[in-house]
Amino acid sequence: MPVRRSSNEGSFKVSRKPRVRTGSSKGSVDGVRTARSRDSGVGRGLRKARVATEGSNGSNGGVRTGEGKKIGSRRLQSRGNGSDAVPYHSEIGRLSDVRGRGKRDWKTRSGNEGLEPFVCGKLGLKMKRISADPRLVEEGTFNGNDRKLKSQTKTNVLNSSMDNGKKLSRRKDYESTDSSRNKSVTEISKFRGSESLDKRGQNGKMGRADKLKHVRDNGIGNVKSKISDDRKAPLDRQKELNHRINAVGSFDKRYNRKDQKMKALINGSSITEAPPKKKKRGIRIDPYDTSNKRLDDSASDKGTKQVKIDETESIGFEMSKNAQFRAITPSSSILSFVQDNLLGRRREIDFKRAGYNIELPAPLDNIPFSTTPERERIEVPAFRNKLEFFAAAKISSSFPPPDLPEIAFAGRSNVGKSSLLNALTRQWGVVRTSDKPGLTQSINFFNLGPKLCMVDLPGYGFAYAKEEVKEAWEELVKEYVMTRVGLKRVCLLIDTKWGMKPRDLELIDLMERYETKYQIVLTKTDLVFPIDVARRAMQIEENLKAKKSAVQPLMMVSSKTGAGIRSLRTVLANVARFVPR
Ligand SMILES: Nc1nc2c(ncn2[C@@H]2O[C@H](COP(=O)(O)OP(=O)(O)OP(=O)(O)O)[C@@H](O)[C@H]2O)c(=O)[nH]1
Ligand SMILES: [Mg+2]
Repeated sequence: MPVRRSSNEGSFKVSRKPRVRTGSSKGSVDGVRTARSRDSGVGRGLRKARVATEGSNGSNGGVRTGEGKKIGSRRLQSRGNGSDAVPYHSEIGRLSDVRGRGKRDWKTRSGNEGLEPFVCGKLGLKMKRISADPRLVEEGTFNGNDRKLKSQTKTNVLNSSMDNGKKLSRRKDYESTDSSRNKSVTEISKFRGSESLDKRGQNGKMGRADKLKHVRDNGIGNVKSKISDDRKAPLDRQKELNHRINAVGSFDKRYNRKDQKMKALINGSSITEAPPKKKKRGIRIDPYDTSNKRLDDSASDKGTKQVKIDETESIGFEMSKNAQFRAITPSSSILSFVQDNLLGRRREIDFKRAGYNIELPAPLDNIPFSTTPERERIEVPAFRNKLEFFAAAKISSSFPPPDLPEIAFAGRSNVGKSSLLNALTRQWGVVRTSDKPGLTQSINFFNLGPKLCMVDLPGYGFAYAKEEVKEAWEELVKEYVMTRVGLKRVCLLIDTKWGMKPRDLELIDLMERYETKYQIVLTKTDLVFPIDVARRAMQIEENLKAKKSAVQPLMMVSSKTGAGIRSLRTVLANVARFVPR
């Protein structure tokens, strides 16, 4: 195989894509040789390598090529002491057949004095482009990569083999080059490890310059040990554990069971751990509540419970308000009323079965499957009239003249006063409502036809407003119910879920004193179970027994489902009818 070597004594530099391949041509002595096999060498992925040698001196500095062909025009720069420029294609062009493997290559160094200074000088800049394994370089292998030339090299190798009549030995050659390639790849990977360390050079680790120096002085094999030294943690495992335990010991808060275990492991002792305590969750059983009692409660259970109840009674156990409420046993007449009017929380299927169109707002207020317009659904003529706002008052002097009989809606904030007005008249949106307590902040007067006036009062109790403002509302309401001449009925709304509160009782006392007629209306019945609706009704009726101004019966409604709305309409229409003019 013809091999050419650099003839110039000086240095030379090859710019642009030398397409250098490494090889393992036998018989090559010094410098970089070309390969007969494309597999040999390293730096397969190398592209655009700039190869330059400096101070090539004869046998060492020469670059040998295989049967490389001229690849385009290449520029060759001469460097060094008076050396002549060597045409690229004549020297390096032949390198084009020398192919290596690997993405990165090592720079040539030892064994090629001519290449060393320049390559080392350019190492930082051209690391990706030039590669050569020092050992391979010593053997005369030059690395490079050019995929375009793969086939070319293949052909060259084949041709050369065929030419020499050594077809059968070709495989052998490949194998030998493979092994050398593998070796070189291992070496490179070692060096790559050090490359990555290079970036950490500033942190007291091996810098690039140091690394190169180290390679020069000790060879590649020692780089690994140097690197591993650098990578070593300052504390070994034992020291680290001790250190951690000491640190933990100094901070009681951080001294947890995990660290205790670790310490015991180190000391070889065993920990006597107390089993973690399980937090017991106590369930308070309401002895008077039979509503939610499970059917499968055993008889033996009953016995033990009975004993417990007796015990609590004997020590004078005071029942909570909730327990008292649950202890109420509603009468059968109230229960059947609640059941018949579909009051309380119901499933949609129940409404459907009862024949109501649940697609419509307040379906229980409808005539089942009626198609008549909204206001025509109302059977009570007084409530078919249009609801019209006509006055608002924040102080008593702003009250309009009491020309018409008035029905007022009072109660805590958010109890559903404004919603009930809309539901009664089936004119949704005329009175503004909100889920935020405290929307209605003045006394609002509405005309319902020529004969009746509806009054929406501000709420009392909790509301999103300043204390003084809320006090002002309360005073205004009290003044209204005490002094208003045309006031024929106050609907005192009570939330079915929460029942009567002290402020409700305060207002009741006031109306009792001023003989203002009032009627209790339980609202939002759709939010509680039917049995609780009945209980609440029983409880309130019991409280109102001695009240003279309270009008019976107690009403139960839901503005959402429309339950009880028709009944309330009928009652209130009678108020308007029997008002003496
Ligand atoms: N589920 C259910 N919600 C209701 C019912 N009545 C009213 N609400 C809701 O309760 C909230 C308060 O209703 P409002 O009519 O604004 O109450 P309010 O008493 O006028 O409140 P203030 O004007 O703040 O005093 C609104 O979100 C209503 O939708 C009801 O019967 N059932
Ligand atoms: Mg309101």
